[in-house]
Amino acid sequence: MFVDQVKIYVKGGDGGNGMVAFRREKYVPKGGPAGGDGGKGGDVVFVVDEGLRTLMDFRYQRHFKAPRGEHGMSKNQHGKNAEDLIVKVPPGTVVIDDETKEVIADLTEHGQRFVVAKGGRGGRGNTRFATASNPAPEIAENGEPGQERYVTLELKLLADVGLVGFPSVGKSTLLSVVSAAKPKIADYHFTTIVPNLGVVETEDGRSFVMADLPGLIEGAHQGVGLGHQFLRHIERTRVIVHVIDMAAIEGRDPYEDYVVINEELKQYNLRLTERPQIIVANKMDMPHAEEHLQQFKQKLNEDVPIFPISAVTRQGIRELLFAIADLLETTPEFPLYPQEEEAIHRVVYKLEKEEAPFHITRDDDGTFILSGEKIEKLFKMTDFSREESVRRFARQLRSLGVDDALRARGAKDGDIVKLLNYEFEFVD
Ligand SMILES: Nc1nc2c(ncn2[C@@H]2O[C@H](COP(=O)(O)OP(=O)(O)OP(=O)(O)O)[C@@H](O)[C@H]2O)c(=O)[nH]1
Ligand SMILES: [Mg+2]
Repeated sequence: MFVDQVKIYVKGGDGGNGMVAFRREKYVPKGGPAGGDGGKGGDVVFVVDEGLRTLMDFRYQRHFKAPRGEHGMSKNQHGKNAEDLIVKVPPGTVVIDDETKEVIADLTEHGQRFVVAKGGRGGRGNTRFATASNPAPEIAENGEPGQERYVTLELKLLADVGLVGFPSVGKSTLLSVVSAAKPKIADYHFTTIVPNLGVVETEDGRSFVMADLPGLIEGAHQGVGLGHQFLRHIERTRVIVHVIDMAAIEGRDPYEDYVVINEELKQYNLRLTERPQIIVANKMDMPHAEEHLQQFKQKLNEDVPIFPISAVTRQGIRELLFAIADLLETTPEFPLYPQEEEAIHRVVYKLEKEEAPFHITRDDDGTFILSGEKIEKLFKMTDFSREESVRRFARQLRSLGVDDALRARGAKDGDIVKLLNYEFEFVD
């Protein structure tokens, strides 16, 4: 089975906890603080490996958790940072944040790296909390939780050339005679249900990758038929080969076919129309094909090269392949979607800058529910077994404005406030 889209869960390692410890040396009866910081949690990192061709491996493993940092130790020893978790992906993998649906990475080059989930920083040990007024603090932070998220990986085939057209016009037949690929061929619609790739070599030694796509029909861009889920595969091709059944075996008008398919491509993504096209007039071995071709040429008032061929008798194939190779040489790579690149910046910006401080909602029984990334993180980094840590947490909430906000929502002394799985009593 051809896997080209998969949803996975990634989590960076949590930071190690900071330590509360004091120096115990001979002749120093009450030593100063000596609790070390925790180590950083590992990142989950995608690395492009050109040896991979599919997302098949992700069928079996869908959870990726990087290890946590080591806890801080006494004598001011810093816990060890955890190793990153390296996950190999094939070239052409697009990473989409499952929540925002934004493209966060477009991985094409061998060796390219992308941190998909950051590990948390280590919690600070008590040494770091010492001040003139509190030289021996009994306070340490827990490690910062690692970032976690669901992402969808999409593999867009890295083909140079895409074959498009109505069903049964002969796309798979063409691919099968110009490459070693063995796509299924039959005289019913949608014989091809997943894209096939083939490496084509011209007689003068040039080569390129050609993708045979499932047939498109009118309305494909709106999700009618099989076509649209595969349209995204041609977003990366540099040249589009538009295959037309010139024998008009099914009674359609070849020129109408041409117009309808182009309209589909345009509706799906305007930028597809920037790709140069080559028209393949197929099935020229059939009766009336020549006649249809002449009519087609008369109606066509664009400057698009037409190659009459027969995929079955192989007539015209050689010239077609030369023309495709020539066109590839003069066609630059298309910069991938400027709007998506912009989205990448937006998301990165969001991750770094924008942590909603908190939200307050109410349960049916009147309990106040506190939530929000920032406040939950502070909570997880608090060591509730130490009174000083708890007091610090209370101060942090106050400075974030949580107390005021609760009061404004009508909270009174003794009301229950919930955060994650814990309940607190509101004290005014
Ligand atoms: N006479 C003739 N028949 C052809 C030619 N090319 C393809 N065919 C026939 O047309 C039918 C459809 O061919 P396919 O290659 O499966 O068509 P397709 O465009 O891949 O179709 P879908 O995968 O359904 O979109 C088959 O019966 C082929 O044998 C040709 O040049 N001449
Ligand atoms: Mg086919």
